[in-house]
Amino acid sequence: MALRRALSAAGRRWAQRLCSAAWGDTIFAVSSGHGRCGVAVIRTSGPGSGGALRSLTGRPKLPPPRVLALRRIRDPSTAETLDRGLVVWFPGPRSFTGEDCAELHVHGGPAVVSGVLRALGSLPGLRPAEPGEFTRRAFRRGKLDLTAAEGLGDLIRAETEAQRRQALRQMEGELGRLYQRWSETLTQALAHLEAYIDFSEDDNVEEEVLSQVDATVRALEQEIGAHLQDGRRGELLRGGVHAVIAGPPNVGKSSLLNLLCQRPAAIVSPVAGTTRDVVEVALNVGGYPLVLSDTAGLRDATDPVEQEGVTRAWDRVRQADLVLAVLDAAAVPPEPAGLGAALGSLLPPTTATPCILVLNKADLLRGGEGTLLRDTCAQRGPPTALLSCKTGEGLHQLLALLAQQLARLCGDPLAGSPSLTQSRHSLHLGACAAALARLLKKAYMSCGGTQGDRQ
Ligand SMILES: Nc1nc2c(ncn2[C@@H]2O[C@H](COP(=O)(O)OP(=O)(O)OP(=O)(O)O)[C@@H](O)[C@H]2O)c(=O)[nH]1
Ligand SMILES: [K+]
Ligand SMILES: [Mg+2]
Repeated sequence: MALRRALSAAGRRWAQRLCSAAWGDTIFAVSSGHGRCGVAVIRTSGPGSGGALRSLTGRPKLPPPRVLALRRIRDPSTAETLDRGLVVWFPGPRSFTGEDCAELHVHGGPAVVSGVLRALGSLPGLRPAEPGEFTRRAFRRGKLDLTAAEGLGDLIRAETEAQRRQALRQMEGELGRLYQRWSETLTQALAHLEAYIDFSEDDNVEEEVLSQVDATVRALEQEIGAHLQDGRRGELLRGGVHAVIAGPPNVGKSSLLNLLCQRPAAIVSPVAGTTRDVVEVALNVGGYPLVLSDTAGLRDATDPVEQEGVTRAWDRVRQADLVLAVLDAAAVPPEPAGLGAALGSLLPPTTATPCILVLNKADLLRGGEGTLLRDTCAQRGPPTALLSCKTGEGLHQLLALLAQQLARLCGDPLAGSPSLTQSRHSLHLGACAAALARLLKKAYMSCGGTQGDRQ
């Protein structure tokens, strides 16, 4: 009898081992982030999850699936109680990773968390998860496609509302579904083409098939082209719009950076040429992410250190998604020629980068002078804000202009078809569009046309 029991226990252990060899080991990690907190969530995924939950709760029976249960959580080797918390059992495949999963919601003190992690690590077949391993397992089991996994990563990193909206949309599979539809359209076109090649002589497949394939591919090429030409809005929203504050020395560029981020991030002084290094801050303007850089005043500097600062400032202007061009309102000549010269010296003539003109030090102007100047500038140049960094006057108008520009650059993440958010997407879609263009060109040539005839 004892022998039979021992054999069956050994059999169970072997079965367990074979199982874990086939399905991989069981991983665990703190999912709620690190540091002291009220509640920490520790997750496991893999075939050993049920056993781990039994060992740590000291109960042979698992709680009903997907229902929170209050349990004493013990160290299985010493039976010492580590905490009292909530546990959840998610049997696969109805879990995040598709595998058996368990969650332990414990008090978030470092000693409790490390005690539970140590207890889990002492169980055979369990090991700490590598970064991103839960999501990788969900991907491998078909619970998420790659775009959804990227969306999940973006959602965790999202710092503004617009970023959250875009990430959520991608995580819920909208981008994946769009690409899936394209992939199916192409597979179908390929099947029709191959059927034509293989069977057209038997008269089973008609000539029209070819023109149908041509129309499908042409439409798809156009759709992908339009999707690619979205002004990088998805990528801008994901990574933040890079705006640079540029202008002549001493006009109040660093004062503007400090006013916008509400802290003395950059040194302000009456000495022209104070800023040399680029000072960067991340901001949330109207729900859109903005990475704002303060730069050295643009002038022909003689000091080599300042020269380097000016070179860096120009580099930033060339790379920027948006330029905040700052001028001293009291020093701008109001007549068109003078204004044109002031703006022309500030921005490279070829730049197509969106720009906002900031007329600073408005407090130094008299009466209606400022408004008149702003309106004249706005008529001739980019959108213009009249501001005093000293008094804060005009800040609301500048923020509204900024939010407008950001909304234009990033678009509404909920409107229209989902945006591509990574250079990986544009790279592969670009290759796909080029291949479709080659196919159309070849098809056309073989029909006796020339490339010039294709519109
Ligand atoms: N009256 C007035 N003075 C201002 C205003 N904004 C900035 N200043 C002053 O202008 C001077 C230059 O300000 P900064 O912010 O250092 O100017 P900057 O453009 O960064 O200067 P550089 O880094 O040297 O190119 C400082 O003395 C500020 O206090 C303003 O709105 N009104
Ligand atoms: K200065
Ligand atoms: Mg400065």
